[in-house]
Amino acid sequence: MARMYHSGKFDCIVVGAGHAGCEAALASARMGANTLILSINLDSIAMMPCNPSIGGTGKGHLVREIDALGGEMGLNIDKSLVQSKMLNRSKGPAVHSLRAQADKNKYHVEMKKVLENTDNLKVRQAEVVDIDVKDGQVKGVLTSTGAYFEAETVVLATGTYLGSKIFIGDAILNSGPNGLAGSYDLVTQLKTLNIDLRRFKTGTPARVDSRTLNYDKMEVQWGDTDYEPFSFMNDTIEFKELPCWLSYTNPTTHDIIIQNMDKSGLYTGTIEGTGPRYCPSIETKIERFQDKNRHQLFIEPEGYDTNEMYVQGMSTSMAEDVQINFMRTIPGMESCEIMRPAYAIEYDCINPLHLKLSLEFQDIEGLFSAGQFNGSSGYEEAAAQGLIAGINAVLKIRNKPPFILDRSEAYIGVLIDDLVTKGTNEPYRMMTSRAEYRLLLRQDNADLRLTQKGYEIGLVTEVRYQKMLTKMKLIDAEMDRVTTTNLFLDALNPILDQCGTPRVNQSTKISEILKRSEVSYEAIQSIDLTRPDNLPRDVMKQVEVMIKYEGYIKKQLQQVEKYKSLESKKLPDSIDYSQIESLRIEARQKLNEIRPESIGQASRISGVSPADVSVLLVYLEHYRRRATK
Ligand SMILES: Cc1cc2nc3c(=O)[nH]c(=O)nc-3n(C[C@H](O)[C@H](O)[C@H](O)COP(=O)(O)OP(=O)(O)OC[C@H]3O[C@@H](n4cnc5c(N)ncnc54)[C@H](O)[C@@H]3O)c2cc1C
Ligand SMILES: NC(=O)c1ccc[n+]([C@@H]2O[C@H](COP(=O)([O-])OP(=O)(O)OC[C@H]3O[C@@H](n4cnc5c(N)ncnc54)[C@H](O)[C@@H]3O)[C@@H](O)[C@H]2O)c1
Repeated sequence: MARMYHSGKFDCIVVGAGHAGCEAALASARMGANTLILSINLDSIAMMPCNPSIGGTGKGHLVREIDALGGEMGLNIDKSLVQSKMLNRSKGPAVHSLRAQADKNKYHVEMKKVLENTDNLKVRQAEVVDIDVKDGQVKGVLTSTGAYFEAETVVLATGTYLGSKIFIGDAILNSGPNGLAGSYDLVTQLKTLNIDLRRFKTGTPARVDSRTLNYDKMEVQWGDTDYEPFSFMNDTIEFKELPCWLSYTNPTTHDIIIQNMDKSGLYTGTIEGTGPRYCPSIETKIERFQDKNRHQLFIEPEGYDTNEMYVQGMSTSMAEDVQINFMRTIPGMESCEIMRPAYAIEYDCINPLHLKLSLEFQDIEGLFSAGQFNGSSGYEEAAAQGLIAGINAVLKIRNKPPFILDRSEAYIGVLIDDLVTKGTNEPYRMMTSRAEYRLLLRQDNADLRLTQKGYEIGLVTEVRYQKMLTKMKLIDAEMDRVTTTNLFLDALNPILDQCGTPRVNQSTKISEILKRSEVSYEAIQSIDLTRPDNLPRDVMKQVEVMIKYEGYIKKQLQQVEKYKSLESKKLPDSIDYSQIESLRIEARQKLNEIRPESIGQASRISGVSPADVSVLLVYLEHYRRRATK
């Protein structure tokens, strides 16, 4: 044990500089709190240990929301992308999701630069080995080199490093991701604080040398040409696009994998942790989908300055020689050389049921947590929680109410409510299907939904806020124009013919015409003579969606009203549910464990029935009457 020395006092200390830690520390420092971020290795700040990409289905929504609230992920990927694509364009606007391929190293370098140049933020390399808690209140952290830092609040964001073990066939290594040091001493200390830890696992594919691939045998995949930036602050972005490549596994690949199942950590029972259902390893895919004779693989560049290529879809914990053998059965990869082998990683994380919606621990005041440590999976999920934990750590110090987004306001709200209310038995991944009000929570309107809120808590800059207000004004003016302006019959009908939609027999409002699914804003441009010059693309997009989906949007807004009425019925923290005898025993136990903050949250707990909710409503009414007497 190193000799301890006192090394300063901070309002907020963030442990870990992954995607969660970076957002937490930036939010805290930008809100004016004296902040310290500690990480085992500063060369791995905002490292992407798996996919070289940000966004994707559901995840793109999170990035846009983080950006709208004044977070960094969107700005950072806009500085470091090599390709961009809006996924699901052929489907409705609720599920359009932006996804960008990243230059991994640039992403890390740019984020490190931002951290180093943020006022009120100190960046320091250190492994935290203990969290000092006295009388249920966090007091500080201790590092392996003996530095003791006093703190008002601490955010834990240790990702996949805590108690981490790596599996490559029968090779089992005590290591963090990517050959980096793991964090082991902290596990023991967290257990002494009665923090409920569990084992989860995830995996990553091999990286292969681009010079050893034959791209003539693969399909090239380019991104969008009319790409959209992730950040609402950027109207355009410049970058040199790099291609991705598509290839497929085949029956020979599958045979090799099946013959060597006994050399996969996953199937030999050496891996105990639970893996992410929605990102299965190749051996799991082959076992689970036996009727499929091929699986798609995207070969993606890891950046401009490297030959490393990421083989998306090939995550595995098979032995290294087996990995080489089955990869060489893939068209275009016959001579491939591995630069980094695939591996599975097992790590400790918490049961998020013991957190409040603010991401503060229920039983330890001032201790917050975010990211993979909370049982989620994914860079974007981590960043979203980091942002909220950082904000709430500062609000806590200032004795202000926590910043909580509900399920009708943001995917971030859905993510945190799911983790904290329902818990998770596997690494949790965001998907659009998890959001009830997804037509309202689109990735394109995240700024309109959230920037005002970010401004009110002091995170959004004046420039960002004014940009959003200008956009809002333009949208209002354009809505006004299209609902009051006619398109003339003679000019209109030829356009309707071209769009393959029935003619009209009188001049018709622009909004009426835009309601038709076949007609786009672009299609009527030549006859829309009062359209303002240089009307921004995102303004047209908002107006078009609001008009085309007006009926559905109205319906979802009505559902939200109902939802909000249950959310607004707050449950006092002091209730001892074990004393409410009309609740079923399971409900009493669950309510005491999760301590929901509203009737709405209580109703989403598994094991709390509609009858239990009625009991709670009656109880709440009595409680209120007693309190007002
Ligand atoms: C092999 C692998 C495959 C994955 N696959 C994917 C994928 O395909 N796509 C995806 O989106 N996600 C994937 N993930 C998960 C993804 O990496 C995480 O979800 C994301 O990085 C989590 O961010 P985080 O900030 O919570 O933690 P991390 O990015 O893991 O960062 C944790 C930080 O905490 C620091 N730290 C840990 N312990 C201590 C300590 N005691 N003291 C000081 N600092 C400490 C570390 O140094 C690090 O900076 C994968 C992860 C791994 C390792
Ligand atoms: N590997 C793991 O163990 C692990 C662990 C944690 C999280 N994850 C998650 O898994 C996700 C990866 O899952 P995914 O397979 O759905 O991929 P994705 O989210 O990166 O991509 C989604 C879809 O985009 C398309 N796509 C992917 N790459 C493309 C490319 N280069 N060009 C064109 N289209 C492309 C594909 O249709 C793909 O299914 C990550 O976003 C991550 O959050 C994986």
